[in-house]
Amino acid sequence: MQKHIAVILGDGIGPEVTQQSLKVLDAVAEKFGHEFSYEYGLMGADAIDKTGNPLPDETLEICRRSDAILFGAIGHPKYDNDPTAKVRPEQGLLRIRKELQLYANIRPINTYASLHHLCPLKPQNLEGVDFIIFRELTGGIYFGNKQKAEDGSSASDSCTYTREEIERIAHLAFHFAQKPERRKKLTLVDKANVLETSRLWRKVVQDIAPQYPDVTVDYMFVDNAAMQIILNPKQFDVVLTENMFGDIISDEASVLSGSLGLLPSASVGTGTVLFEPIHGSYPQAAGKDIANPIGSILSTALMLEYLGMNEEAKLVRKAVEWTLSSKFVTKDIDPLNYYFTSTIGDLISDFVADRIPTDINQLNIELRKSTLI
Ligand SMILES: NC(=O)c1ccc[n+]([C@@H]2O[C@H](COP(=O)([O-])OP(=O)(O)OC[C@H]3O[C@@H](n4cnc5c(N)ncnc54)[C@H](O)[C@@H]3O)[C@@H](O)[C@H]2O)c1
Ligand SMILES: CC(C)[C@H](C(=O)O)[C@@H](O)C(=O)O
Ligand SMILES: [Mg+2]
Repeated sequence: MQKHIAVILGDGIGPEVTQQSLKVLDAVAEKFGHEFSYEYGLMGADAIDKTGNPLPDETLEICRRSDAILFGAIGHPKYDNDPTAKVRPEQGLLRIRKELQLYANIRPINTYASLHHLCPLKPQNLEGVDFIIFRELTGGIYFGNKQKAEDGSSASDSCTYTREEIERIAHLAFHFAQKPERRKKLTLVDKANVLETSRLWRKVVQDIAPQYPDVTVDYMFVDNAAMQIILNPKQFDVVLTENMFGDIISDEASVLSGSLGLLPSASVGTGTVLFEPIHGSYPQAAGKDIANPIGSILSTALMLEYLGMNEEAKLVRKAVEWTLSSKFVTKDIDPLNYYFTSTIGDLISDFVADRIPTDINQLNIELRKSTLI
């Protein structure tokens, strides 16, 4: 198969983690006889520095003519620490989501036996945790009217949802809950005891639920959900929620996996689909070759599935699991004995391309040791 991929490296650790995904894609191409071509687009602080615009039109054009989009991360401390900045890297990310109508961000939450010790929860509460968050991505408070008093004495962000915006992602989540491998349970996370928009979410979900009689629907207030994710994460199967709640509870849920650097996502809508790790640009690690590339690599596995390459995706996931269980891990997983980002990318792509020697002691890789955490 031939596929054309738009690549947006972005800022901070975005480029270094995405480079590992590209190595993995090249290994997949080698092993399965595919051809991937890449076209690079600018976004975020990098794009502001080079063009003055956090999302140049050219990037959108590149994305629209691609089969899929692979994105790293955006964000830079010089904007984070300047609340008065008018142009910000995050505007690029929000605009690409809106322009490409990427209305659902799908974030799977898995745990790995070899990483249970990283989570403050007891291992028995982590075994079998497997849920998926459907986060609405183009509406809500992120995109509502924003105002600031001229004298700086007050500000407001408004939260709006239309029935249609809720329906389209709710149908996606219900369909997903019906899949044979799912447990046919959908939990709507909202704040319907306070917010009018949340009451609309409940009403819409109640209205369409009868179309999915095999799916049990459960409603949970977001404050309780934040607690239940830690208390009893196994209860969740498919979680449906609005934009900001989904952003927050998915970072929280990454604690169950062991690191924010492990979590992938797919942003889907009406056109080209975008694949992105859920983490940000982690500026403290930029250029140090220490960030975990697995969130990006597992996003690439989701992309392969979306492109109809299921066997390929399965092999990438197997390679990831092999590195984790063999203790080939980055600093976030083991601060004392760790490997570089680029080494993990090499190992995962070598595994995919059958280049790992039977005796792993023959691997010529550098283990970093640190006495400092
Ligand atoms: N999708 C995106 O591009 C995206 C997402 C979140 C934040 N951001 C931006 O990123 C910048 C930094 O934000 P932040 O510090 O709140 O969030 P962040 O996700 O960049 O980092 C938070 C913490 O998570 C850990 N972490 C994140 N990614 C990791 C990885 N790959 N490997 C190992 N550890 C990892 C680190 O401990 C880090 O300090 C900001 O400018 C923010 O706006 C962008
Ligand atoms: C950077 C920011 C705009 C973004 C969001 O809040 O959606 C990020 O946190 C994410 O999860 O992709
Ligand atoms: Mg986020």
